[in-house]
Amino acid sequence: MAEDLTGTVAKHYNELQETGLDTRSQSRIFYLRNFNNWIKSVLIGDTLQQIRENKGENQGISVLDLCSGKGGDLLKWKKGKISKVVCADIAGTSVEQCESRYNEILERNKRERYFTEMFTAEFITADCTKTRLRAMYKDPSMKFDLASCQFSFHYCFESFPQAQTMLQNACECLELGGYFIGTTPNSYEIMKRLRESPDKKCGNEVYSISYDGEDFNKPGLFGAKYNFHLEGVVDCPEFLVYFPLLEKMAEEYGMKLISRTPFAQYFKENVDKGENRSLLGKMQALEPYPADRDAKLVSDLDSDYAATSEVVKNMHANDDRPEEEKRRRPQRVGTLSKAEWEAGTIYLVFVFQKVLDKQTGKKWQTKKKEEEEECHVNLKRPSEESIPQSAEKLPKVT
Ligand SMILES: C[S@@+](CC[C@H](N)C(=O)[O-])C[C@H]1O[C@@H](n2cnc3c(N)ncnc32)[C@H](O)[C@@H]1O
Repeated sequence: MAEDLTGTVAKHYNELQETGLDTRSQSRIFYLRNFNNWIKSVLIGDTLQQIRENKGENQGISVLDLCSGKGGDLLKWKKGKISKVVCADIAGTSVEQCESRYNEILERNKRERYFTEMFTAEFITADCTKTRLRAMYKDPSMKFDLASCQFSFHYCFESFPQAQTMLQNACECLELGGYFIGTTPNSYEIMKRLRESPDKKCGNEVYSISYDGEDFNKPGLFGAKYNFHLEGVVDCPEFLVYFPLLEKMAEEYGMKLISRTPFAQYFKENVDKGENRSLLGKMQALEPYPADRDAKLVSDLDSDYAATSEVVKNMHANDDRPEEEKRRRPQRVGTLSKAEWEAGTIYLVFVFQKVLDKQTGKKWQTKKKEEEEECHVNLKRPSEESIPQSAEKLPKVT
């Protein structure tokens, strides 16, 4: 029988030290972590907006944060003005830290000048791949508008029953029209990189992946194990998620795949929407390059910034501002080092929507569709042409 790795994963995350706001000098992946956080912020913000459009502005929104860890997304839930969150994770220490963080946010919120209504929260320590969470909610009949599983879904592909339980947890309590979103490694990208290497290993100075499953040429649908190391954050066995299979399994819960987007593409598609670009700056999700005004462009010295350096050199060559102005305010760009970009682009974003309630057989219809249909009916009304155009022409009621 295959060894059970959930204990190893829980131990790893329980032992992971809390780090404060570190800088590039302390963490080689400072900007990558912020970049990943930006992707989550955009995904969560967009989905909450979509839910509001579907439900109506003033309706409460309930969220299930699966594998919530230490509560890295609590502030996103606050910003998204949700009304309730249930956080569940296998690592007890992380769940405790998540609850403390929630209480701190609650206290800080009370002291804020512009007090905003805070969401309520429930915290559950459980293996989401083996335990039915519904039985652990304070109200087992509760419904969610959104289930979110960030950087964690791949752990459930250890075995079929585990993937099934995780999907059941994500989907069974979703409202019709509700969403299941997440970020997870892109198994196609991982296999592509591994196949390009002679020793089934890939990586650079910030991440490494080595295949540890049984048949490299034909990895199993479940339990296709690889070891993933990301500088100071992750050092765990993980499992390839074969997406067509996930899509099929999700159908069993009435879910439809809306999108599956690699991080690089997601970034390109979203960076210029709404406030996303300014959010990049606020979250320090990209590294300013060159680092300071007097720094030399480093293309010859550091291959990690070679591509960016070329872009900046071209910008400088075409910069026709006065010399003094150029010196005072040199053009810079935001970038990620090549090593961080390679690590970040392993991941993808997925969005599923519940389009069918399996119990009642009811199908999801968007509001827009209903409005279109209403409009269609209106146009067809036979009395339409005879509706008077102004009050004077209204027929007298006798
Ligand atoms: C990379 S962290 C992501 C945490 C959080 N979602 C975030 O984005 O900040 C992965 C999390 O998955 C949790 N996890 C792994 N396997 C799990 C399982 N079987 N059940 C519940 N949580 C699990 C870990 O304990 C850890 O907190």
